Amino acid sequence: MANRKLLLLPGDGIGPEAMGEVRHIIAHMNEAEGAGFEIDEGLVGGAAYDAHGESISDADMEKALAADAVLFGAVGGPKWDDVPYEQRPEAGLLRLRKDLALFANLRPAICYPALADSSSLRKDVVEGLDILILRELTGGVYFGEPKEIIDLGNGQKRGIDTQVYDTYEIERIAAMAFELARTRDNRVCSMEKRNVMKSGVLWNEVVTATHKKGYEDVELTHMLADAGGMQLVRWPKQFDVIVTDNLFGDMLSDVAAMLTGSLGMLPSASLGAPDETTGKRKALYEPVHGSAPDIAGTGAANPIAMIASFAMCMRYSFEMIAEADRLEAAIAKVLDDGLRTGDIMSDGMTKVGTTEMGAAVLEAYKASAA
Ligand SMILES: NC(=O)C1=CN([C@@H]2O[C@H](COP(=O)(O)OP(=O)(O)OC[C@H]3O[C@@H](n4cnc5c(N)ncnc54)[C@H](O)[C@@H]3O)[C@@H](O)[C@H]2O)C=CC1
Ligand SMILES: CC(C)CC(=O)C(=O)O
Ligand SMILES: [Mg+2]
Repeated sequence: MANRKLLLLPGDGIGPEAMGEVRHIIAHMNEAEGAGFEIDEGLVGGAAYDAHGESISDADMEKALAADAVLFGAVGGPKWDDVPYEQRPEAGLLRLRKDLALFANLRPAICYPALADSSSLRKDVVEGLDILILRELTGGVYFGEPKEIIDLGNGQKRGIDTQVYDTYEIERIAAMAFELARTRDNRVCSMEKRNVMKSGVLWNEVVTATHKKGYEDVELTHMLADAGGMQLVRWPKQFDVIVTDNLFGDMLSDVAAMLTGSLGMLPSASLGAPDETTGKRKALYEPVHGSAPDIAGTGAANPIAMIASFAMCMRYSFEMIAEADRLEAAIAKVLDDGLRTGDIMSDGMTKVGTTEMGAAVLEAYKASAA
């Protein structure tokens, strides 16, 4: 079986706890199914800062560049509130995204039938929900220059971030949105704020122009991003694929997370462009949630977002479609069986911690072997 090079970057807070459950699944797949995952490990975020004084070392960046895929936990926490801004834990994740050129962040929001009651929204609003938020990940205000705080010398300071997009950045994310839509319900809604932002005007123009270059079979609509947030909560099932920029995508996907019951449920895949010779994409898979310092160390974290991120990894990086389907079905099965971590707990269900949830998913995965 081909070696599949995976780099694990567990990070901080609940990151290592959730990653622990994926490790068990990988070990089982290697032993019982000959999956051939070759695991390497690295440090990122606060853990890397504590070890090397930087949020990711050059050596670990090299490992990430050499891997077929990176599995990332979460970074950050109050312990590192006072470290220099350039070395804050989140900078390690931003460097990974930029240096691996992971321009496309796929954030599916699927409401498992068993969780339709866990959302803060009415059951009929979320039941059967299956939408995909495609977030541009290497441009926009997270990376634009200048990005600084300047002293105005009159007792005032000025904080500056720059929202900037070039045509090619919008074209490639729009093309990916249309291609992904073709594998789903064939509809794309593009969100920006062209009413107040020049980058929004360009975004709208380029998405429209890209649509005309061979994607006219896909339905395209446009929505202002603030109205999009409102519509996501009002009637999310109107959407299929939402394509949007880095900042709006970050916010809208956290909103979408709550439609599914909890941030602890949402996986993501971050993909680069296909390599010109091998066709392979650089890729990093991570839960949408952060390091959850409020529950870190208590064993209460929901590992499903991390496990589902590994399922996306098998699907997009290794073409292990059957295994990805089985792992996602195993998640649905344990939820159907009534197992719940605290974040998705409801009346009459069985409350479990991180390790019990992870073990139950693994058992359900094993039981589904042909
Ligand atoms: N990709 C990453 O590594 C991200 C890191 N962060 C960082 O994480 C730290 C905490 O940020 P927050 O704004 O609190 O966001 P967060 O996502 O860590 O937590 C928000 C809320 O959701 C809950 N939650 C999140 N994931 C959960 C899970 N798997 N199971 C159960 N409950 C879960 C938390 O307990 C908390 O109440 C900050 O330092 C932030 O910068 C935030 C978002 C993404
Ligand atoms: C750099 C991250 C902490 C930003 C974020 O919230 C995310 O990507 O979800
Ligand atoms: Mg976020």
